Amino acid sequence: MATDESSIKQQINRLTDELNGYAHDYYVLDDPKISDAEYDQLLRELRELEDNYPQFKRADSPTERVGGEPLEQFQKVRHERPMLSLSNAFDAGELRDFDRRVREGLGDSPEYVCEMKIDGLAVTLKYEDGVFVQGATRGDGDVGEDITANLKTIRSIPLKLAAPVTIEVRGEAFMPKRSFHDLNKRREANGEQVFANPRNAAAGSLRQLDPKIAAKRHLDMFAYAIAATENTAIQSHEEAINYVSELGFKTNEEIRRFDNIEDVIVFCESWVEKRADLPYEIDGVVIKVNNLSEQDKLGYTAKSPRWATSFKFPAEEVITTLTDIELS
Ligand SMILES: NC(=O)c1cnc(OC2CCCC2)nc1N
Repeated sequence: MATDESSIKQQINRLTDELNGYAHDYYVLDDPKISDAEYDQLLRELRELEDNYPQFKRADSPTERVGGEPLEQFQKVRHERPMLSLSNAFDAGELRDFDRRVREGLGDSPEYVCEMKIDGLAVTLKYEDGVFVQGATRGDGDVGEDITANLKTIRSIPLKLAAPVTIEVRGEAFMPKRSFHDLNKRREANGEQVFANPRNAAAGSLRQLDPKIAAKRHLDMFAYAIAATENTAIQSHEEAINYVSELGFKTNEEIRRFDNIEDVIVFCESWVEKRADLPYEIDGVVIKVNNLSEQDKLGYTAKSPRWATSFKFPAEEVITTLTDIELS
């Protein structure tokens, strides 16, 4: 390879790594290191080099995020590990019932981890040797739809991991409240129907066959579980979350460990009010047994793990006047 070609390849690699680093700071760590203008300038430089030397463009290039042509349809994807649903608890008593069943099953009192129940869409992300190869919706838990092109437009989903590992990560794709508000304002101005809530808006965005539309919806994603990994050193849910964070995924910071259900109840009830201050919608708190071997010991019902449940918040106060009922 002529020296100028090898220096072009080095320049493309350097710019790709530099831009991916800045994107990680901005979208995953929420800690931007350069201005949008500086980022856009570097992106223009990279795009120009890639246009002239396509053979050196990398699979994880930021220019690869907004894919090609719209799809005709979504392909089906069978999940090797089913995407389970969470059981629900609607009050403190039901959380105590869950804790009693867990303690009976373990013959011991476990450590719990509590995390936000993001109100979005469950997705699964497959990486081979560290490269994002496929993303899919939950579907019916066994078969979902391949929405890889749309998921690539979510900036907090890494196209290449910090280590060349083969792993499948589960998470919740969602639309932040700010993006939801701005989108509905735009739709209203265009005389289009507005979305009822951020969850519907996220679902509608990920169901778009044209990735360019999905890219404009400013979706985000929190990783919350590992479906498959070669890393046998992980022994707890907390360690799993730290591991995927180190690999480059965005994880939710409101995660707490408790050694008793009464403290879990206080934590869950504290979020009924506090959730209004979060920049994304949550519809509850997810409670998981932290230790993975204890999870295995408890196992699963037909559709849900016995080692997890969700404390669901009371539905937002919707004052339905009599006339509404008569009209409906
Ligand atoms: N919406 C969420 O934020 C969320 C959903 N699911 C899970 O865990 C799965 C893994 C085991 C069964 C449920 N965790 C979450 N945080």
